[in-house]
Amino acid sequence: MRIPFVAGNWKMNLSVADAVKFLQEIEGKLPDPKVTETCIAASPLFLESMVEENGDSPLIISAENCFYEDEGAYTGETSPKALDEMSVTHVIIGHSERRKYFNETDDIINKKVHAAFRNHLTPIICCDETMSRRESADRISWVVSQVTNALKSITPTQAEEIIVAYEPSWAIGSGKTASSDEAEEGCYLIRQTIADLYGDDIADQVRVLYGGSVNDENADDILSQTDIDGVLAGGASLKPDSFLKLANFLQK
Ligand SMILES: O=C(CO)COP(=O)(O)O
Repeated sequence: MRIPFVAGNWKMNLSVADAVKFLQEIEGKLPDPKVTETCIAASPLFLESMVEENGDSPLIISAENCFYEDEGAYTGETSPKALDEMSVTHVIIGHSERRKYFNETDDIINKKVHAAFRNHLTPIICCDETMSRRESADRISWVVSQVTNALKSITPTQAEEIIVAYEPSWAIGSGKTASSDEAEEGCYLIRQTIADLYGDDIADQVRVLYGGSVNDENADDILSQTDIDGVLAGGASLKPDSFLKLANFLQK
Protein backbone atom coordinates (compact mmCIF):
# COMPACT_ATOMS: atom_id res chain seq x y z
CA MET A 1 0.00 0.00 0.00
CA ARG A 2 1.37 3.38 -1.00
CA ILE A 3 1.01 6.08 1.64
CA PRO A 4 -0.23 9.29 0.02
CA PHE A 5 2.30 12.12 -0.09
CA VAL A 6 1.22 15.76 -0.03
CA ALA A 7 4.05 18.17 -0.66
CA GLY A 8 4.40 21.91 -0.99
CA ASN A 9 7.12 23.60 -2.99
CA TRP A 10 7.55 27.15 -1.80
CA LYS A 11 10.01 28.05 -4.59
CA MET A 12 11.67 31.47 -3.97
CA ASN A 13 8.85 32.82 -1.79
CA LEU A 14 8.30 33.77 1.87
CA SER A 15 10.99 34.67 4.42
CA VAL A 16 12.68 32.81 7.25
CA ALA A 17 10.25 34.47 9.69
CA ASP A 18 7.27 33.47 7.50
CA ALA A 19 8.56 29.90 7.33
CA VAL A 20 8.82 29.60 11.11
CA LYS A 21 5.37 31.19 11.59
CA PHE A 22 3.90 28.76 9.03
CA LEU A 23 5.25 25.78 11.00
CA GLN A 24 3.85 27.22 14.24
CA GLU A 25 0.43 27.63 12.62
CA ILE A 26 0.23 24.07 11.30
CA GLU A 27 1.55 22.48 14.49
CA GLY A 28 -0.68 19.63 15.68
CA LYS A 29 -2.96 19.93 12.63
CA LEU A 30 -1.22 17.55 10.22
CA PRO A 31 -2.55 14.07 9.44
CA ASP A 32 -1.11 10.91 10.94
CA PRO A 33 1.89 10.08 8.69
CA LYS A 34 0.60 6.52 8.44
CA VAL A 35 -2.40 8.00 6.59
CA THR A 36 -0.73 10.81 4.63
CA GLU A 37 2.87 11.94 4.63
CA THR A 38 3.29 15.70 4.37
CA CYS A 39 6.28 17.67 3.17
CA ILE A 40 7.38 21.24 2.54
CA ALA A 41 10.29 22.03 0.22
CA ALA A 42 11.90 25.36 0.95
CA SER A 43 14.91 27.53 0.17
CA PRO A 44 18.18 26.27 1.70
CA LEU A 45 18.30 29.58 3.60
CA PHE A 46 15.23 28.55 5.61
CA LEU A 47 16.01 24.91 6.28
CA GLU A 48 18.00 25.17 9.49
CA SER A 49 15.32 27.30 11.20
CA MET A 50 12.59 25.04 9.84
CA VAL A 51 14.21 21.82 11.06
CA GLU A 52 14.66 23.38 14.49
CA GLU A 53 11.08 24.68 14.67
CA ASN A 54 9.64 21.46 13.29
CA GLY A 55 10.82 19.37 16.25
CA ASP A 56 8.83 16.13 16.44
CA SER A 57 6.20 17.19 13.91
CA PRO A 58 5.54 14.60 11.17
CA LEU A 59 6.16 17.25 8.50
CA ILE A 60 9.01 16.26 6.19
CA ILE A 61 11.41 19.09 5.46
CA SER A 62 12.80 19.01 1.94
CA ALA A 63 15.23 21.05 -0.12
CA GLU A 64 14.14 22.32 -3.54
CA ASN A 65 17.41 21.37 -5.21
CA CYS A 66 20.96 20.27 -4.48
CA PHE A 67 24.24 20.02 -6.39
CA TYR A 68 25.62 16.71 -7.67
CA GLU A 69 28.94 16.95 -5.83
CA ASP A 70 29.13 16.67 -2.06
CA GLU A 71 31.64 19.50 -1.58
CA GLY A 72 34.30 21.51 -3.39
CA ALA A 73 34.85 24.68 -5.40
CA TYR A 74 31.28 25.17 -6.63
CA THR A 75 30.41 28.73 -5.67
CA GLY A 76 26.81 29.23 -4.67
CA GLU A 77 25.71 25.59 -4.87
CA THR A 78 23.83 23.63 -2.20
CA SER A 79 25.73 20.62 -0.87
CA PRO A 80 23.66 17.44 -0.48
CA LYS A 81 26.04 16.42 2.28
CA ALA A 82 25.28 19.61 4.21
CA LEU A 83 21.53 19.01 3.73
CA ASP A 84 21.94 15.58 5.31
CA GLU A 85 23.96 17.08 8.17
CA MET A 86 21.08 19.53 8.76
CA SER A 87 18.63 16.59 9.09
CA VAL A 88 16.90 17.44 5.82
CA THR A 89 15.61 14.14 4.44
CA HIS A 90 14.20 14.88 0.97
CA VAL A 91 15.18 16.93 -2.05
CA ILE A 92 13.32 17.94 -5.20
CA ILE A 93 15.38 17.21 -8.29
CA GLY A 94 14.82 18.31 -11.88
CA HIS A 95 11.93 20.71 -11.38
CA SER A 96 10.87 22.22 -14.72
CA GLU A 97 11.99 25.65 -13.46
CA ARG A 98 15.49 24.20 -12.91
CA ARG A 99 15.42 22.68 -16.39
CA LYS A 100 14.21 25.95 -17.93
CA TYR A 101 16.12 28.68 -16.07
CA PHE A 102 19.25 26.78 -15.04
CA ASN A 103 19.66 24.55 -18.10
CA GLU A 104 19.50 21.32 -16.11
CA THR A 105 19.77 18.37 -18.43
CA ASP A 106 18.75 14.75 -17.87
CA ASP A 107 22.42 13.96 -17.28
CA ILE A 108 22.75 16.58 -14.52
CA ILE A 109 19.49 15.37 -12.99
CA ASN A 110 20.74 11.78 -12.97
CA LYS A 111 23.95 12.88 -11.20
CA LYS A 112 21.84 14.73 -8.63
CA VAL A 113 19.70 11.64 -7.98
CA HIS A 114 22.91 9.70 -7.27
CA ALA A 115 24.15 12.51 -5.01
CA ALA A 116 20.86 12.43 -3.09
CA PHE A 117 21.13 8.69 -2.42
CA ARG A 118 24.81 8.98 -1.51
CA ASN A 119 23.75 11.47 1.17
CA HIS A 120 20.68 9.64 2.51
CA LEU A 121 18.23 12.05 0.87
CA THR A 122 15.03 10.81 -0.79
CA PRO A 123 14.79 12.34 -4.27
CA ILE A 124 11.49 13.78 -5.46
CA ILE A 125 12.18 13.63 -9.19
CA CYS A 126 10.15 15.94 -11.40
CA CYS A 127 9.10 15.04 -14.89
CA ASP A 128 8.07 17.95 -17.12
CA GLU A 129 5.77 18.17 -20.11
CA THR A 130 5.61 21.39 -22.13
CA MET A 131 2.55 22.32 -24.21
CA SER A 132 4.46 21.86 -27.48
CA ARG A 133 5.59 18.38 -26.38
CA ARG A 134 2.08 17.61 -25.28
CA GLU A 135 0.78 18.42 -28.74
CA SER A 136 3.56 16.65 -30.58
CA ALA A 137 3.92 13.02 -31.45
CA ASP A 138 6.95 12.50 -29.22
CA ARG A 139 5.11 13.33 -26.02
CA ILE A 140 5.22 9.82 -24.61
CA SER A 141 8.84 9.23 -25.48
CA TRP A 142 9.81 12.50 -23.80
CA VAL A 143 8.18 11.57 -20.48
CA VAL A 144 9.65 8.06 -20.71
CA SER A 145 13.14 9.37 -21.49
CA GLN A 146 13.13 11.86 -18.58
CA VAL A 147 12.31 9.06 -16.12
CA THR A 148 14.69 6.56 -17.72
CA ASN A 149 17.60 9.03 -17.83
CA ALA A 150 17.02 10.28 -14.27
CA LEU A 151 17.25 6.68 -13.03
CA LYS A 152 20.36 5.59 -14.94
CA SER A 153 22.42 3.23 -12.72
CA ILE A 154 19.98 3.58 -9.83
CA THR A 155 19.60 0.19 -8.14
CA PRO A 156 16.22 -1.51 -7.60
CA THR A 157 16.56 -0.98 -3.83
CA GLN A 158 17.07 2.74 -4.40
CA ALA A 159 14.31 2.91 -6.99
CA GLU A 160 11.77 1.68 -4.40
CA GLU A 161 12.43 4.83 -2.39
CA ILE A 162 12.04 7.48 -5.07
CA ILE A 163 9.08 9.77 -5.43
CA VAL A 164 8.29 11.03 -8.92
CA ALA A 165 6.19 14.09 -9.72
CA TYR A 166 4.46 14.57 -13.07
CA GLU A 167 4.47 18.34 -13.46
CA PRO A 168 3.42 19.58 -16.89
CA SER A 169 4.95 23.06 -17.06
CA TRP A 170 1.94 24.36 -19.01
CA ALA A 171 -0.10 23.79 -15.83
CA ILE A 172 2.39 25.31 -13.37
CA GLY A 173 1.39 28.65 -11.90
CA SER A 174 -0.98 29.14 -14.83
CA GLY A 175 -4.24 28.31 -13.09
CA LYS A 176 -4.72 25.72 -15.90
CA THR A 177 -4.75 22.43 -14.05
CA ALA A 178 -4.50 19.27 -16.08
CA SER A 179 -7.84 17.47 -16.01
CA SER A 180 -7.85 14.48 -13.70
CA ASP A 181 -7.70 12.22 -16.79
CA GLU A 182 -4.70 14.08 -18.18
CA ALA A 183 -2.96 13.97 -14.80
CA GLU A 184 -3.68 10.25 -14.44
CA GLU A 185 -2.38 9.60 -17.96
CA GLY A 186 0.97 11.26 -17.14
CA CYS A 187 1.30 9.46 -13.78
CA TYR A 188 0.33 6.11 -15.33
CA LEU A 189 2.99 6.61 -18.00
CA ILE A 190 5.61 7.27 -15.32
CA ARG A 191 4.59 4.15 -13.37
CA GLN A 192 4.70 2.03 -16.53
CA THR A 193 8.18 3.34 -17.28
CA ILE A 194 9.32 2.34 -13.79
CA ALA A 195 7.69 -1.07 -14.30
CA ASP A 196 9.61 -1.51 -17.57
CA LEU A 197 12.85 -0.60 -15.82
CA TYR A 198 12.43 -2.40 -12.49
CA GLY A 199 9.37 -4.64 -12.68
CA ASP A 200 5.80 -4.36 -11.40
CA ASP A 201 6.56 -4.93 -7.70
CA ILE A 202 8.80 -1.89 -7.51
CA ALA A 203 6.53 0.22 -9.73
CA ASP A 204 3.67 -0.59 -7.36
CA GLN A 205 5.62 0.83 -4.43
CA VAL A 206 6.82 4.09 -5.98
CA ARG A 207 4.75 7.15 -5.20
CA VAL A 208 3.84 9.27 -8.20
CA LEU A 209 2.54 12.79 -7.58
CA TYR A 210 0.80 15.33 -9.77
CA GLY A 211 1.78 19.01 -9.69
CA GLY A 212 0.45 22.04 -11.56
CA SER A 213 -2.12 24.52 -10.18
CA VAL A 214 -3.36 22.07 -7.55
CA ASN A 215 -5.69 23.59 -4.97
CA ASP A 216 -8.31 22.45 -2.49
CA GLU A 217 -10.99 22.62 -5.19
CA ASN A 218 -9.39 20.28 -7.71
CA ALA A 219 -7.43 18.04 -5.31
CA ASP A 220 -10.35 15.71 -4.71
CA ASP A 221 -10.62 14.70 -8.36
CA ILE A 222 -6.87 14.42 -8.79
CA LEU A 223 -6.28 12.36 -5.65
CA SER A 224 -9.01 9.90 -6.59
CA GLN A 225 -7.03 8.67 -9.64
CA THR A 226 -5.50 5.20 -9.51
CA ASP A 227 -1.90 6.15 -10.28
CA ILE A 228 -1.78 9.46 -8.42
CA ASP A 229 -0.48 9.08 -4.87
CA GLY A 230 -0.36 12.72 -3.90
CA VAL A 231 0.33 16.24 -5.04
CA LEU A 232 3.18 18.72 -5.31
CA ALA A 233 1.61 22.15 -4.84
CA GLY A 234 3.27 25.51 -5.38
CA GLY A 235 0.94 28.46 -4.81
CA ALA A 236 -1.52 26.49 -2.65
CA SER A 237 1.25 25.56 -0.22
CA LEU A 238 2.19 29.12 0.70
CA LYS A 239 -0.60 29.67 3.23
CA PRO A 240 -1.05 27.37 6.23
CA ASP A 241 -4.82 27.09 5.70
CA SER A 242 -4.69 25.96 2.10
CA PHE A 243 -1.76 23.60 2.74
CA LEU A 244 -3.65 22.04 5.67
CA LYS A 245 -6.71 21.53 3.46
CA LEU A 246 -4.61 19.58 0.96
CA ALA A 247 -2.77 17.70 3.70
CA ASN A 248 -5.96 16.57 5.37
CA PHE A 249 -7.91 15.73 2.23
CA LEU A 250 -7.64 12.00 2.59
CA GLN A 251 -8.54 11.99 6.29
CA LYS A 252 -12.03 13.33 5.73
O1 LIG B 1 5.64 23.80 -9.66
C1 LIG B 1 4.81 23.38 -8.89
C2 LIG B 1 5.17 22.55 -7.75
O2 LIG B 1 6.48 22.11 -7.83
C3 LIG B 1 3.38 23.74 -9.06
O3 LIG B 1 3.21 25.10 -8.84
P1 LIG B 1 1.69 25.68 -8.80
O4 LIG B 1 0.92 24.80 -7.86
O5 LIG B 1 1.87 27.08 -8.27
O6 LIG B 1 1.17 25.62 -10.19
